[in-house]
Amino acid sequence: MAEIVVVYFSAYGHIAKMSEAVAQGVNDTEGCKAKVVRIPDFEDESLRVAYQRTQVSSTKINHFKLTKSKEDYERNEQEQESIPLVSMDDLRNADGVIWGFPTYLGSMPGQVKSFLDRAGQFCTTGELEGKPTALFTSAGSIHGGHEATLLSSLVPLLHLGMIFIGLPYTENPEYLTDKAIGGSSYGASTLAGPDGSRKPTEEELVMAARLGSRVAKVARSFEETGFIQSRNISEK
Ligand SMILES: Cc1cc2nc3c(=O)[nH]c(=O)nc-3n(C[C@H](O)[C@H](O)[C@H](O)COP(=O)(O)O)c2cc1C
Repeated sequence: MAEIVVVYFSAYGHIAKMSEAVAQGVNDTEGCKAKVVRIPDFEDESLRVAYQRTQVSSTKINHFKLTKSKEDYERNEQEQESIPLVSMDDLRNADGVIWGFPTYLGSMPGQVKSFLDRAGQFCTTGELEGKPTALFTSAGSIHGGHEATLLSSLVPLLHLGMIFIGLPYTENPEYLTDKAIGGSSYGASTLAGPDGSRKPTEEELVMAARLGSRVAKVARSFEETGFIQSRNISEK
């Protein structure tokens, strides 16, 4: 049985919803099961973006239509309480890892970078090397940096020696469209909308599920062929 860990961070629930679809895609793949875990927000509330944004002047909030409130954030936190927090062992024991997080300033949120920096210990042990990996994101705007976030987030995963899995055209006709939806060759994505009120669409969720299934199939075939064990660093 190949276990795929879906690690996500979500302040307002869009990525949490996409995680469910990714996990479904994994679980629908024979011989594979998903474990969904989340990266917590910073413990220090003064570092939490959701609390700072309420202090921005109302003129600017209107201009950018960033109307998600501290209450929205706290409600979302409560809804995710049943999802366990990620541990280093989750990564260590996984046969594949799929990462989901919102786009912040065209790249990954600090919460995720901070976790990945701590996972940097695996660069020296090689424990994540050869594991298939993939990414999904959410952005406020169609032009807000979906692809930039996915592409730049690939860099630390390559440092960890993981094998990156994309979302190919032939399996995903949905993103060959003039509609404003997420999805690209680099991974799944959704639009939260400028005010965060848009929900992931059926097409976006289907692509997220296919991403889960694709990573699961690769992990299972690696497991069957003994690929990971055969390149175990201690045996070199
Ligand atoms: C600090 C911060 C920076 C953001 N930067 C961007 C951005 O560069 N581009 C964009 O389209 N949306 C941006 N957004 C909107 C988020 O992408 C949006 O809130 C997120 O996709 C919602 O996902 P979630 O519900 O899982 O938290 C930003 C939001 C925050 C809080």
